[in-house]
Amino acid sequence: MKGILVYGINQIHFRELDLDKIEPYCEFLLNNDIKAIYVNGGTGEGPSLTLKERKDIVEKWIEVSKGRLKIVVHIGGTTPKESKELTIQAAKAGADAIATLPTLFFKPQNIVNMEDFMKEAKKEIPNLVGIKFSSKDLIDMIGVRYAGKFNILYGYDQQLMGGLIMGAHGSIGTLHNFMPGVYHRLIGHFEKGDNESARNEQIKGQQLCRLVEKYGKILGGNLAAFKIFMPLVGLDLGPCREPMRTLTESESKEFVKDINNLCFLEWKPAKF
Ligand SMILES: CC(=O)N[C@@H]([C@@H](O)[C@H](O)[C@H](O)CO)[C@@H](O)CC(=O)C(=O)O
Repeated sequence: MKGILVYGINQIHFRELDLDKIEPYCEFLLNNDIKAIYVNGGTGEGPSLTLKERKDIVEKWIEVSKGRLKIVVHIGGTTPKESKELTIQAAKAGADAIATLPTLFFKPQNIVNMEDFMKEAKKEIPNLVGIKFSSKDLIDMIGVRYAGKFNILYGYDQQLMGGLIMGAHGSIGTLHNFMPGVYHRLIGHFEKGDNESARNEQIKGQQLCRLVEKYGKILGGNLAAFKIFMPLVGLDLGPCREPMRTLTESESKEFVKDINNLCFLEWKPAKF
């Protein structure tokens, strides 16, 4: 898979699950040239949802995307039995792929790096096709690239350029939800060998992340901060799931100032 895959940020932010928000979200991604979505992702979405919510979300995405977006379903969690159930459901519902975090509590002690892991895992899982690589350790990542024919989606938006140079095929990230244009252009420039222009896009991701961290601290987590950018690009995905919260009126004013200082609204156009 090449290009951009969006880390779905809607679910955790529904105070109560609102499946009706998924259709406009899907159309929004398609309008912004996004080709795939990671549903119920690892760092917050999946683990915060009930089993039934996760299943309902998957079904809804498959129904509304009508084959126009690739759907990758995260099935990891704390209970292997539930992961199995989610895998079967994803397959039956027509998902394109599944992905999983390793077990969260009983961590394997003998895994040194992802290169070794992928080689070993491939022996056990013949249809293992790739990895979402969200570490800064690009030395390990290039090892994965040359360990086999694995598809690598790089998951550290702030240094996607580094990821691409070291062998990632595409990108998975949260920022792609509200600055797809920046990342489309970054990849486009990179593919043409124009590193200077690619860097000029990359710095925007880095600057944006500094704001995410600022508001993440205030709102109870980066996932809550990601949410507040969506109305700025024309898609309001509703209030956050507790204990995270959304902006107060005075915080909103400060946020608007920060956004204007960053020229975020000028970064919006999607097409390269
Ligand atoms: C740790 C984390 O949340 N990483 C994000 C990034 O997109 C991240 O939000 C971004 O680099 C800003 O820090 C994605 O890689 C998440 C993701 O795909 C996942 O956890 O499944």
